[in-house]
Amino acid sequence: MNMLSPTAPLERGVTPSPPPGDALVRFEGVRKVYPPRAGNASFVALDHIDLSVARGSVLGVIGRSGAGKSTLIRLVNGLEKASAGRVIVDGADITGMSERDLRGVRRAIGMVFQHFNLLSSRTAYDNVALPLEIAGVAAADIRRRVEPLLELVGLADKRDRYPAELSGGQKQRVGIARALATRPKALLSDEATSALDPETTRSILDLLGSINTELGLTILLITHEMSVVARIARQVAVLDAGRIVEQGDVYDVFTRPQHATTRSFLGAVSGQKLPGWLAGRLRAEARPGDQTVVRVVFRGPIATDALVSGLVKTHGVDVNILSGAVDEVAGRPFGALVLGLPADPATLTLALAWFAGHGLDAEVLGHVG
Ligand SMILES: Nc1ncnc2c1ncn2[C@@H]1O[C@H](COP(=O)(O)OP(=O)(O)OP(=O)(O)O)[C@@H](O)[C@H]1O
Repeated sequence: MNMLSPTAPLERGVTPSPPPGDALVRFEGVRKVYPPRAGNASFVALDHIDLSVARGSVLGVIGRSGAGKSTLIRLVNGLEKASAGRVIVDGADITGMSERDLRGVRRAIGMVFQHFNLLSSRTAYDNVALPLEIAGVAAADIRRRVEPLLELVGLADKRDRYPAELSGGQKQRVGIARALATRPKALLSDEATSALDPETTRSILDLLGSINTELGLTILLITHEMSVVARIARQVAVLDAGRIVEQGDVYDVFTRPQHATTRSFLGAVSGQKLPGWLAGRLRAEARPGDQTVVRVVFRGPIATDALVSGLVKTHGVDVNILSGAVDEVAGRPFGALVLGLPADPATLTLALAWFAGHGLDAEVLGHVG
């Protein structure tokens, strides 16, 4: 196995894109069954999992509570064993590996936790140094390793602070520096931002993003938040009741969701979830005087005002904006407008043709009075 040693030099610079099929972590037909316990039946936590995390990539796994996210991540560092199928890490099948060999695998995989898991009796510096002490690295080498890491995460001035003296975001920065101490090839992030406020979340995700690009580190992150995946990942897998129901490029999956679970995560951003007042009044059949409700999805930059006013001016179509949301997914704008249009077939045909002519997907959702 080609694992990095804890004393390997820090490699900087943008890593070239991995060749196709060059996965650092690969799940092949993985099933995980927890055995029966305390009167409960056995439980299938994961099934039919086929998933590849390409070297140098950021893959987000999104799922609701109980979907199997933690189980999935624990299979990568051998804290859980697959009941069937194979988990391949850096070319080695870890499914039947001995505890001794698994220790080598774990050194090549850094882990960042939701609740940071720092030792309260150790300073920031000593927390980051801990995995190196355990690996038997000499004190001088530890210093040479830890100081640039504290610098990298923006905590050089907090090296002697104890966890109780640090904010949540700062604690997570220590957690990230500690995860990087053994020069891992992959970083597993288990809801790393779930305990943080939105602004701190963004700064931690940006830090992880720059670690990915600058150090070429492969990141597998699990989350229940669509915004986390949208901000940092390029690939996504949607986990639902132990199965991957959808996976692929983040922008493609989020802008053209195929599965109901994916749609529910996207919520208001994609216009998939209508405002309550509208959803409750929507009906399939038009009544006299109704408006037809149309969702227009746009991918990429678009001047929504110009679009609507163009339709009004060119075709004299009366347009009512009912709701709208614009966001950014994988660095590209994405959003939806929900419009009310006259419920007259000729006008509607004209409007739908107008949207299609502008490269926009438009879908009739129903009618509202
Ligand atoms: N050791 C275990 N024994 C039996 N069942 C387990 C065990 N660990 C997890 N499970 C069950 O497996 C399912 C998946 O759990 P897992 O922790 O992987 O989900 P999760 O998506 O990470 O959820 P959360 O977001 O709430 O942490 C759950 O129904 C859980 O109860």
